[in-house]
Amino acid sequence: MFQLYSNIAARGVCINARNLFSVRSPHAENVRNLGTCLIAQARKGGSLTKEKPRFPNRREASSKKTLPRSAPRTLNSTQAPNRKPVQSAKSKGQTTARSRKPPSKTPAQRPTTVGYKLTSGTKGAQAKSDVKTNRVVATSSAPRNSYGISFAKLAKELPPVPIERSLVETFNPIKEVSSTEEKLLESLFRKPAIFIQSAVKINQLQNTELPEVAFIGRSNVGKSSLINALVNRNSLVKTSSKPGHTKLLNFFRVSDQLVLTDMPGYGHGCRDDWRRMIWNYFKDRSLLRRVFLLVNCEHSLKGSDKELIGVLEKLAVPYQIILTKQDKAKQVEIGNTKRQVQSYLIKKIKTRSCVPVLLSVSARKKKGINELRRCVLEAAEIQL
Ligand SMILES: Nc1nc2c(ncn2[C@@H]2O[C@H](COP(=O)(O)OP(=O)(O)OP(=O)(O)O)[C@@H](O)[C@H]2O)c(=O)[nH]1
Ligand SMILES: [Mg+2]
Repeated sequence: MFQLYSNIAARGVCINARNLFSVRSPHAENVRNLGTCLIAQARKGGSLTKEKPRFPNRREASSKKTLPRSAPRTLNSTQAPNRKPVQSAKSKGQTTARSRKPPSKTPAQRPTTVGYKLTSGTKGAQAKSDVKTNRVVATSSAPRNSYGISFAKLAKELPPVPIERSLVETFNPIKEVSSTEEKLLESLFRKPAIFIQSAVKINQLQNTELPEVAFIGRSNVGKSSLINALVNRNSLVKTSSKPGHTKLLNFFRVSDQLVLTDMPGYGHGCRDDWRRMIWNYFKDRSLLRRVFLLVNCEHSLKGSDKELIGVLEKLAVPYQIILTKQDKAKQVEIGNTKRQVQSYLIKKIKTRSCVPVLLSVSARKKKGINELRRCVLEAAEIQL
């Protein structure tokens, strides 16, 4: 009977140990040692708890290339996490193994073996292209926030671009759209708007030779809905109540005169490769005339919006802030957000690149759309 139990135990341990081997976790080396020890114990038929498994000591561990600490070192400089070197426990005055543990991260942030593989071997977003439709379909295999590249970090890669424009001192009042202007604007934007392409990389972009304006903002702020409202269509651009729906750069041609770019959102759930794609587009796209930075009326400027403003200022890309979803906010709330945004831009960052007209719009109720159309045409230098 004892023999039977020990055989069953040995098999169970073998299977579990084999499963453990297949896990390519950062602690695979330790797990492998533990597994080998358990199998040996089980095969002998002895107690599984008698002999302690031997873990490599710190010196051995650091000399082994399979251990996690050496893994980030294999990344190239642009993908490196830019983490601070790990402080030794001694210098911190802590000696226990537990104290050396890095702070716990959310599952999305935790580096996985997939994360290592992708970041060390693949650049840019993961995507496959559909030849027939010219659409690029994003795949979800890339890790989220693999190493937390922020716009601020990307901005450090580049020396500041000299900006000749003078400091913005005050924001301009919004001019009413006259009825004749309204008709002209509506007729121009009613002409067929068509999807041109989706892209991940700047070198995949077609040279349309048309002026381009881009729409960016945090996930779910209403970028895609606003493009639909501008071109008077309901489903030219796909929208969703789930944040992170737009994953690629999507280009739409309007009345053969200009191109609108729908961009992926940043903020919560934004992936590093998206940030790099956004950054590269702003840095290298010469057809880009203005970036419309969308901010939710109710939330005002968040940290990630401020980071992006820093990037646009540094790259000297003209941008204009648009407050969205005005139908959801009270007038007082909209007024407060406007004041906060204006004072941040004028006093705090002393903007030069910001176009000093602060619109609030509602894609759902079609409010402020003609004013925005006028700004788009002005940016593209198109006369009515
Ligand atoms: N109340 C209201 N809801 C809006 C408005 N604009 C968009 N929405 C809603 O907000 C949600 C997100 O809209 P999207 O246009 O997909 O937002 P997005 O910024 O493109 O989002 P991502 O592509 O995920 O970054 C959808 O459920 C829209 O219906 C608006 O003006 N008012
Ligand atoms: Mg979208």
